[in-house]
Amino acid sequence: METLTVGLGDRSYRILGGNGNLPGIGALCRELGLGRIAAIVTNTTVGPLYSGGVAESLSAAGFSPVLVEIPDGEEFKTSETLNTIYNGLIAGGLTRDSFVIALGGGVVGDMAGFAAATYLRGIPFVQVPTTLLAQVDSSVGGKTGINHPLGKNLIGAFYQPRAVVIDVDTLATLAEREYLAGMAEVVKYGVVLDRELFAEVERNVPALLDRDKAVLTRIIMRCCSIKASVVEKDEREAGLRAVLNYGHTLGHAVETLAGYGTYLHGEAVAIGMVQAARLSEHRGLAGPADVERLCALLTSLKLPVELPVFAADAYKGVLMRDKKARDAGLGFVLNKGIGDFSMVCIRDMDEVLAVCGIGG
Ligand SMILES: NC(=O)c1ccc[n+]([C@@H]2O[C@H](COP(=O)([O-])OP(=O)(O)OC[C@H]3O[C@@H](n4cnc5c(N)ncnc54)[C@H](O)[C@@H]3O)[C@@H](O)[C@H]2O)c1
Ligand SMILES: O=C(O)C(=O)C[C@@H](O)[C@H](O)[C@H](O)COP(=O)(O)O
Ligand SMILES: [Zn+2]
Repeated sequence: METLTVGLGDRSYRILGGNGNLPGIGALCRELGLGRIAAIVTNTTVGPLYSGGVAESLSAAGFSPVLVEIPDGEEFKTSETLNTIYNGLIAGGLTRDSFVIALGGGVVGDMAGFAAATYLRGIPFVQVPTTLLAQVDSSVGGKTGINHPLGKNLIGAFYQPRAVVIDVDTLATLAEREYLAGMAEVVKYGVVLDRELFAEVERNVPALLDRDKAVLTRIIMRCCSIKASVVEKDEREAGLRAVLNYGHTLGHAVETLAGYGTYLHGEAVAIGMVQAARLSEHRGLAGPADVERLCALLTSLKLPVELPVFAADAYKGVLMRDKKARDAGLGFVLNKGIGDFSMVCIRDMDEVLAVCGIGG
C-alpha cells in the first residue's frame, strides 16, 4: 500500500493507494476515531458489487453500517437525489458523531461529500473512489456538490474528506467507456503541470488500455500527488487551483448543453482540452505540434476531440455562468506548450467562439 498526505493543517488526510485496500476500511475508520454509525452512500451499480465487503469490514471493526443507495448517472446529480441521501441519513439515525462513506465514482463522491458537508452542518466522510476518474481526481481536494439545469456543479461546498481509500482492484468491473473517460483527467495533469507524466502516458497507452495494475497504480498516485500539492497551496481556488479546471470551461458547457450524461465528464473534458489548446495556439502560448500531440494522445485513448454543434448563444450563456467568470471577463486556463500553463482573462467571448469554430 502506498500513502500520500494532503497537508491542510488540522484538516490534513491520507490517500491510501494500491490494490486490496477495501477490506482495510473498517480498521482505518477505527484508527481515525470515527463514531459508531457509518452510512455507506453508493449507487445501484456499485452497491451490489462492493458495499457488502465494505459493510463487513466496518462491522468487523465495531461500526454499525447503514446503506444509502441512489440512482446511477450524472443526470441524477441533483437536489432531489441529495434529498434522498438526507432521508437515508435521517432514517439511519446518523448523529453528529456518525460518518459517511462515499463508495463509487465522482457522482457519488461529489454528492455524498456535499451531503456530509451539510447534514447536521457537517459530519466526517471518507472517500472510497471506484472509477479511474474518481481515483485520480474527484476523491481528492474537497470539491463537493450537485449540478443545476443551467450549469455543472453550480451548487456545492469545499469540504475535505477524512481519508481517501483507493483500491485499483475495483477498476476491473468498470465499463470501458467509463474507464477511458478517467484517462482524460490524467492527460489534463500532464498537459498543464507535468510534461513527464504526459510522456509516460504516451509511452504506456497499450498497458493503460489493458488496465495494467502496476502502471495504473503508479499513474494514479502521481496524479493524486499533483492534485494534493495544488490543493495544499490553494484549497479554495483563489488562483492556482483553477489550473485543475483546464479543459473544463468548454467541457462543462458541452455536458450542460448536450444534457447531463450524454457526454461523460471525462469525454467532455477531452473535447474541452482540445479547444483550450487551440486557444493557447491562437494566443501564441502553444504551437500547432502541441495541439496535434494532445489530439493524438486523446485519440489513442479512444476519447472524443470534436466539439458538438450547439447555437453560439447557447455556448455563450453557459460560458458566462462558468465559476471562473468575473466582472472583468472569463478566467481561462491555457497550456504553455506541454507541461505548463497560463491563466488568462478573456473579455470577448467571440474570440472563444471563433477559435473553436462555434457558430460558423
Ligand atoms: N470533485 C471533484 O474534484 C471532481 C473532479 C472530477 C470530476 N468530478 C465529477 O465527477 C463526476 C464524474 O465521475 P465518474 O467519471 O467517476 O462518473 P460516475 O460517478 O458516473 O461513474 C461512472 C459509472 O461507473 C459506474 N461505476 C463506478 N465504479 C464502478 C466499478 N468499480 N465497477 C463498475 N461500475 C462502476 C457508476 O455506477 C457509473 O455508472 C462528474 O459529476 C464530475 O463533475 C468531480
Ligand atoms: O479539483 C478541482 O479544482 C477541479 O477543477 C477538478 C475538476 O476535474 C473537476 O471536474 C471539478 O469538479 C470541476 O470543478 P468546478 O469548480 O469547475 O465545478
Ligand atoms: Zn473534471
